[in-house]
Amino acid sequence: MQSEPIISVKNLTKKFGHFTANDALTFNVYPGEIFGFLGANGAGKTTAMRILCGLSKPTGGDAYVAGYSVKKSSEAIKKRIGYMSQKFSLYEDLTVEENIRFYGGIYGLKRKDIMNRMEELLDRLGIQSIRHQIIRSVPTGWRQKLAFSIAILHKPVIVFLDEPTGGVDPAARRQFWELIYEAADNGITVFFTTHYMDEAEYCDRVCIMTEGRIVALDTPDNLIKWHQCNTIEDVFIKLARNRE
Ligand SMILES: Nc1ncnc2c1ncn2[C@@H]1O[C@H](COP(=O)(O)OP(=O)(O)OP(=O)(O)O)[C@@H](O)[C@H]1O
Repeated sequence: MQSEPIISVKNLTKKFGHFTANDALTFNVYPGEIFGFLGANGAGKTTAMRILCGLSKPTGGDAYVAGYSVKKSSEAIKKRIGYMSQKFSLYEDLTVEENIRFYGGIYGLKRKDIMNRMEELLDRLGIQSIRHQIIRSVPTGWRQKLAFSIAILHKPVIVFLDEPTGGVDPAARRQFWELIYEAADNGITVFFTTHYMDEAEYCDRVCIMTEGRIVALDTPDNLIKWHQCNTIEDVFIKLARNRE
């Protein structure tokens, strides 16, 4: 039997004036899943993710994240999730260590827990030697891994990643995916948006959006099989053509 969803989205709609950015989205995400949200620029991915993070309210429908309604309990949601934006959300003028301590404080962790988790994080990423370096001088690939590790410092049940792999080279992206798998193995649900079609194939399930609507949602293998394609990129192109 399938477990209870950790994210349950029902007819979620977001309008900006007369423009519909999210049109009656309905889907579930299950605990420990790596769930990819795929779509071209402007498809409505960030808009939906911001609502699921409790940062914006829907204009219709509702969604439950870790059991809490995005309409009624956004503060409870914020405490239970991690979030990493395209810009990695780190303070450029602070050192690696200062960023970890700062976010630990924001998450409400006790000083002792922050110190323990910081040492654990620096060891795991192998970056003890750059702990006093300011972020601006840290290479992008390291910054990205650090930002992700900080986003899960408080052990959230879900981590939301908004195009986290933009602007980094393929080797760094591969290392980053190892961190994502490790988090999922530890029971953290991973919800992320991407433009990179090859990354979609690393997900447990992929949701493809076009113009604010869900046009496909399944495992990468099933999507490829049912659409008689060789890759997710081919599926995406086929679905986009069908709408023209
Ligand atoms: N605050 C806003 N006011 C008006 N329109 C908005 C607002 N935020 C987003 N939009 C519009 O909603 C649509 C969806 O935007 P969104 O950022 O969710 O797309 P996306 O799929 O995340 O694209 P990208 O990959 O470029 O980030 C776009 O046409 C955008 O211009």
